[in-house]
Amino acid sequence: MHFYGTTAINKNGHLEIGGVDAVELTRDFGTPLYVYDVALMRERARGFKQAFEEQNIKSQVAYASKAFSTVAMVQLANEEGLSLDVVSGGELYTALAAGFPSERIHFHGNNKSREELEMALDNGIGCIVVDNFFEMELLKTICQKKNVNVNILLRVTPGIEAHTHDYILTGQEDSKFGFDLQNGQAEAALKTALQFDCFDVLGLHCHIGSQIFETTGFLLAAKKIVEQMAGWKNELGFEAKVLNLGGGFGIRYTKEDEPKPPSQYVSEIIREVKILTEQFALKLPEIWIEPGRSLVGDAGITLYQVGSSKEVPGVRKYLAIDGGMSDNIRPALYQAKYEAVLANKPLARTSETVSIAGKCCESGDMLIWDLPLPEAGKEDILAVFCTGAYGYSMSNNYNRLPRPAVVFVEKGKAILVVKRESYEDLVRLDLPLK
Ligand SMILES: Cc1ncc(COP(=O)(O)O)c(C=O)c1O
Ligand SMILES: N[C@@H](CCCC[NH3+])C(=O)O
Repeated sequence: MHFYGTTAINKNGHLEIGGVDAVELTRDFGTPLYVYDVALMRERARGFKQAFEEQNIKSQVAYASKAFSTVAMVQLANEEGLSLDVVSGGELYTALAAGFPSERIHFHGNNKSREELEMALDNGIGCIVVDNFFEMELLKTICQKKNVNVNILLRVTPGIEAHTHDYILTGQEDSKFGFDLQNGQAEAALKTALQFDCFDVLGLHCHIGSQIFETTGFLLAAKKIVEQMAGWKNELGFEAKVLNLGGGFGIRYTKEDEPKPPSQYVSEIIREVKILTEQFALKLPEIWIEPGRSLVGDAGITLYQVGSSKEVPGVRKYLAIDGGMSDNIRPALYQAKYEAVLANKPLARTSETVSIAGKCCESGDMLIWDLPLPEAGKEDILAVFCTGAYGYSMSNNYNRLPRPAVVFVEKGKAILVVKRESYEDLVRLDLPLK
């Protein structure tokens, strides 16, 4: 059994998170329930920031809010002095509604609409990460019409195949994101951007993928980009002030995963960028990163009520819980693996191997295959670890299941940060036939 952050076993023999009894949480807030360990999220944020501060490197650690965006989460990111990466009008709206300082917001996305770009400019956001020529033209036209300037980064694709699931790879040449670094596209984009007075080109951005354990991919990406930067300094007189190496730092979901501590990714990146910039006689740029999963992933636990079971003799036992792919689509989408215990008796001896089924009408709605558990029934609460990233944010209403509530726990207190959806919420936007 592996516990994350403040997770422990309390005097009742129950799982405890942030000093709060997990079983009591389910009584107070119902199930399924997303629970976040606030102390662990703060620790992760500080870990990334300190790694830069210790080496006196100008930096921004932008929380990739796609991992988990709610008003309270954005406020926590602000309290911890993070910047914020948003990828849509909705994430931007959430950030603004949370009072996040707009100058520390970075706007991403491969198909930002005119309305989204206007919203970003009207709110004076910190920078726009320009992804493609279509967007550059659109942004230029809007800036000229509004007579405003904007900071931009150019998103480049360095042609790197990081070692992760195909669906979460983004740095390879055949990708929908960014300007290709290797075939002259990025250079053409830079030349175009430099022609327009309304753009202040701060530098370059790349993101090679997600749930990556090795540092090699990040270092290789840095190398490819800095080499280009050296060429562009000589040819175009352009020197990047910012090098943003994206997010993607892996976390431990199961014992098969062996991530490095966040500070190690950062210190290796800093070391490499320093060596490379010295080698090419470039000024050391600010180094920005955009962690999502590694800031919130292991701080999240989902609590479910155990329900029905089915035995397929000689094959397996299915144990169903009251949620599934509607609150965590990752197993169905990426064959993602999770660990879990019974929150009301985490220390009980495991006596059988069961497969945890969701309640959606899909055979693929399986949360965990072959999980060793004590005998479990309808009194039991299943706690699935490490569900903080891309769980709530990718949740949906499939089968018209209401989305679960979200609570933050810290120092023995629980606060509700997202209410449970009701059946009324489900039909709120529906209109009758007549
Ligand atoms: C551009 C960009 N930045 C940051 C992230 C955050 O990635 P992760 O949650 O793996 O840190 C993503 C998602 O993969 C992304 O696409
Ligand atoms: N949603 C993905 C990661 C993709 C991140 C966005 N670029 C996951 O759950 O692992």
